[in-house]
Amino acid sequence: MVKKQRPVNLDLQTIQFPLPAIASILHRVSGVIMLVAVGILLWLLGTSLSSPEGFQQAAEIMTGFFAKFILWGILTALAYHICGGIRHMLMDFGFIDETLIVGRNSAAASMVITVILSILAGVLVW
Ligand code: HEM
Repeated sequence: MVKKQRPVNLDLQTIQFPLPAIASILHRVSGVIMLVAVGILLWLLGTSLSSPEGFQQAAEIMTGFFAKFILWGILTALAYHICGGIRHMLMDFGFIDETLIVGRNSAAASMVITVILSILAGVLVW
């Protein structure tokens, strides 16, 4: 028999993602940011190693606010990706349970640790 009062909610603005879902999306986004970051950082390394002038140029680039902001963003993405990655691996190896409550708490923990590391990255960069 077909249940008549099935929950129907197609208003996407009222659908709330659970915290583990947000953590998962952010993990993928941070991975893609890092993929782009590898290119930027290798270019910067190549420039700095090309010649004494190249080193000077790279050092100069890194004095600008925009460049520092990009570097801070890369470090924040790296921090989140590592926290989320370790969380995933702990789950995969069975060290932490894959229940809703543990998933929610570990997602929250990885986000809090990322915020702390992001602040430290800001202190390091500026
Ligand atoms: C430059 C370095 C890295 C890049 C470019 C990178 C990139 C990515 C990307 C794009 C994904 C998403 C794959 C998907 O969702 O289909 C991913 C997933 C993953 N990364 Fe990384 N990653 C890097 C470093 C790391 C490190 C250092 C760790 C260890 C903590 C790590 C752990 C993981 C894990 C466990 C997953 C799978 C998560 C899942 O099952 O959904 N990654 N990575």
